[in-house]
Amino acid sequence: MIGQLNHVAIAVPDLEAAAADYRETLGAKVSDPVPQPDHGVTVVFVELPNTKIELLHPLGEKSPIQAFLDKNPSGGIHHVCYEVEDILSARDVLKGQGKRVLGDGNPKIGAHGKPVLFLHPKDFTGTLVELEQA
Ligand SMILES: C[C@@H](C(=O)O)C(=O)SCCNC(=O)CCNC(=O)[C@H](O)C(C)(C)COP(=O)(O)OP(=O)(O)OC[C@H]1O[C@@H](n2cnc3c(N)ncnc32)[C@H](O)[C@@H]1OP(=O)(O)O
Ligand SMILES: [Co+2]
Repeated sequence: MIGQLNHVAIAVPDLEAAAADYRETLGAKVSDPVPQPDHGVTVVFVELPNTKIELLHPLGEKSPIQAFLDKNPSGGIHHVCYEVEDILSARDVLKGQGKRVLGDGNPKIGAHGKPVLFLHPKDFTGTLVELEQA
């Protein structure tokens, strides 16, 4: 069902410092911060030759990453995102297998302009999984 790794997301307490680490220390191509109000995060995209890293910082009062950062104040790997050819059929197959789809179960438009869904970390060995329509 899953295809390429689209991105690994890292929740960070200081977006500018994390962006500087990737841009200056690690020498990667790094975007400016992009607010994603529908997702409650501000994102910096790090482009690697074979995948992307998303640096995430809470945006707004009810950010879905706030509790994670409270538990991991230095930051940490927050989710992995896999591409799927057909997100609605992937969702239905996973639901049929008892996996919890987060939110209202309907895809939202993600940071790359494509539909995305999230799957509960407790159903995937402690890892929050994002699916993105390829
Ligand atoms: C822009 C977009 C894109 O790329 O296109 C994005 O990525 S937006 C990225 C931000 N959006 C999202 O993350 C949306 C989906 N996420 C959510 O709905 C939420 O963050 C949940 C995953 C349900 C967690 O919510 P919350 O932290 O409030 O719940 P909670 O503290 O009760 O956590 C329940 C249990 O799950 C664990 N838990 C929470 N977040 C986790 C994570 N990221 N990875 C692994 N485990 C995690 C907690 O430690 C806890 O375990 P224990 O009970 O053992 O202590
Ligand atoms: Co993501």
